Amino acid sequence: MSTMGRLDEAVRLTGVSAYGARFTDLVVRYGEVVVLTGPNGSGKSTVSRVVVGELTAAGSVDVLGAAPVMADLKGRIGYLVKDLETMGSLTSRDVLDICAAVRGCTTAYAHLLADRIGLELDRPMAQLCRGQLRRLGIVQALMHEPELVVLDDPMTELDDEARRVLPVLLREAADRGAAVLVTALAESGAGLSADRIVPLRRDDDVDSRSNQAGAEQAEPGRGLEAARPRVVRGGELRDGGRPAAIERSWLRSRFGPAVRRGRAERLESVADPGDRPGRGHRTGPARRGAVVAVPDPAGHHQLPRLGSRAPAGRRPAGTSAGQARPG
Ligand SMILES: Nc1ncnc2c1ncn2[C@@H]1O[C@H](COP(=O)(O)OP(=O)(O)OP(=O)(O)O)[C@@H](O)[C@H]1O
Repeated sequence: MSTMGRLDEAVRLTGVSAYGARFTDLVVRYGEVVVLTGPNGSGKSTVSRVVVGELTAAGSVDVLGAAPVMADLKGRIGYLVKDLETMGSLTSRDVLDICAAVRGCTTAYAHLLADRIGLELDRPMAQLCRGQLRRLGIVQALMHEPELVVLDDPMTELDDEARRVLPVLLREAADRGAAVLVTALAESGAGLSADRIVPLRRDDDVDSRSNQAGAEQAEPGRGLEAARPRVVRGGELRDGGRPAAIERSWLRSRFGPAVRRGRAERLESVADPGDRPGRGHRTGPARRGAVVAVPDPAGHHQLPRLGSRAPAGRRPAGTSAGQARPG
């Protein structure tokens, strides 16, 4: 059962258990950076997945005033999964275009973040090293200035320079009013300038019968990361599926129920290079099945703004999600 948390709390987990273990209760307030630390296998990813609604668990879970799986929280949460799947032919720029279109924001802040953290924008994902993929995951999680940022193990695979930049970006998100939850092994967590560090404990003696309803994958299309997509590696389809179907599946898995048939089809339009003057990248017949966001003739994305925003007063005046920031 879910009980409503206090107004200053973005996340409240109480008595949450999954996989036969009960985890430390957790509160994350707006405007703070909380780092959840613990050794391998302590449950950092499990707790992150519960928070974003990817995993249902026994216990009380309040996220942004709702049970995450039941609410369409897309657009209100920015989430970095630990193992980011790649879409071989898409570049980081393509992915950020898609994210911007689906979330109804511009890419201006995303590109600024990319520059600051050192993300290569124009390489196919299949060619990105793991540190670059991690950067892409971080940028897509922050670019729409969500109310809640959940980054699962972002420090792993980052080099020293990116490790210096990341805490600054997280602090900026919190100063803007976001609640920020980051998981890390204890040693890397120390570098994240947390307001609070919460050591994660798990009690493995939980009666497994009480967990039968918990620790299930969220129903496809309902949670943020509900449906695990089939994976494209190196530009090849691992299971031989059709590219468009796989990419639609990927879109749905990333953006949840908001990406319905009509919207996904618009995203899957194959643009002629002549349609997109001034863009340094393109998709076309040579990249069959690639997913692009298609702007209208005025250059505005047609997709509706999705998700609600942080309550008024949590953002500094003059800023809103998706607005470009001064350099
Ligand atoms: N799909 C699953 N099925 C059953 N048990 C699982 C599953 N996923 C995780 N677990 C259990 O939950 C425990 C916590 O895993 P989790 O990945 O959340 O830990 P972690 O702290 O993120 O680890 P790491 O630091 O290695 O990433 C695992 O040891 C495992 O026992």
